[in-house]
Amino acid sequence: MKIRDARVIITCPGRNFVTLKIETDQGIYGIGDATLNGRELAVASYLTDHVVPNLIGRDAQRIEDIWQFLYRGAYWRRGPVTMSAIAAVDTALWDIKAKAAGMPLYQLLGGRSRDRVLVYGHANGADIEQTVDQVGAYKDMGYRAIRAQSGIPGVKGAYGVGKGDLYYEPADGTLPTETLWSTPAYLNHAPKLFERLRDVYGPDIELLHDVHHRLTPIEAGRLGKALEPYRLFWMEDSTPAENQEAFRLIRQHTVTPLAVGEIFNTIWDCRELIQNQLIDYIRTTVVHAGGITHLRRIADLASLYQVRTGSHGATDLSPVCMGAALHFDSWVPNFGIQEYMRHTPETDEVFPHDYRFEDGYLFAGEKPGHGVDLDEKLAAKYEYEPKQLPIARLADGTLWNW
Ligand SMILES: O=C(O)C(=O)C[C@H](O)[C@H](O)CO
Repeated sequence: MKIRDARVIITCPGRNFVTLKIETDQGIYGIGDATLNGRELAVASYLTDHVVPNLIGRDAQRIEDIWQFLYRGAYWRRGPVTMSAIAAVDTALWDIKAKAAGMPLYQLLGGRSRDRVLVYGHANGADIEQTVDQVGAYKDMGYRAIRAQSGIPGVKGAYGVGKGDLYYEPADGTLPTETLWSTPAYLNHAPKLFERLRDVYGPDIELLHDVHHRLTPIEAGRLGKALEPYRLFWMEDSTPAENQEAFRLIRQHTVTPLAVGEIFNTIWDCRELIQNQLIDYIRTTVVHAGGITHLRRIADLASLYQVRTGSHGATDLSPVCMGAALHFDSWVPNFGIQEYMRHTPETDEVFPHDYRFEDGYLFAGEKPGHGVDLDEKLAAKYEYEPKQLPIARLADGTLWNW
């Protein structure tokens, strides 16, 4: 089965998505997500200018060899642009292989390890009471696990504060919006949010929190310790993880479970964290970490150290990524949780899919492939809109981690 054509399709049904469509000479096609929020066109060009010409005429069934060709063969390895492009090819090829076999993708991976996939949703509020209400709204929708973020008094645009609707989207300006950050104000505020949430909702609901890389290791240790009475499912991205060794310091100070990895691209970004058991959940995704082929390697390494998966699933990952992720989650033995930020109805219409949400779980569908398609005619109606993620500065003007 030869690759006859491959094309990049960019669409913006409320937000930008980049999709690779690979067609074979046997009429079977596959699609893969290549969206990199705020840097979409870099991946589109990498694919169109450098990857696609190398795909034409290749055997679509040789997924591993094509992965190695794109990774090793390029000489320049790793990085979000390269790995998102490789992921798109890999996801599309797994889609094709599963369609050719007439099976849902999870079957090719080894079959189901579970019937349903536990997901967590996002409750964001301008202040603690609004977040409490939002958590209630998510509970009412059936969620069993909820990430909670709240605005901080005196800190304009603190991370995770949406515009009051279900479809939180941080990329909001053609140039980056400037937000303010204050670590002392945050460290005073965050434990109060979770104290209140446990008071209102009791001990059973799973609560998660995203620090979004804002703290130093010792500050993260302090926060983890302060949150211990409220039994979080995890504390995420508490410090930037370029320095993997930093997590050893956090671990020495807290038993709050740690999650990291949504911006990682390869196994090398998480190797030390996993092998030294410095984290509990690895957040690498299909789209940003080299596709199913590479994500599987990361999960297998993690399983040796009782680290579980908790893949990124924000709205900037398209339904194509979500569909593939759900097949992966249905199979992966060391599954932990899947993030699920809902897409808008416009997005869902452009990407028809067979996964569904019920009672706090997502269910991968039974269609051959990963179960997600792209309505190209509809996609063409939504033109690309340049948007970037915000930045954060301290009160004195210092650029901080966003
Ligand atoms: O989903 C999360 O945990 C995020 O942190 C979402 C990110 O801000 C978003 O994906 C950036 O593009």
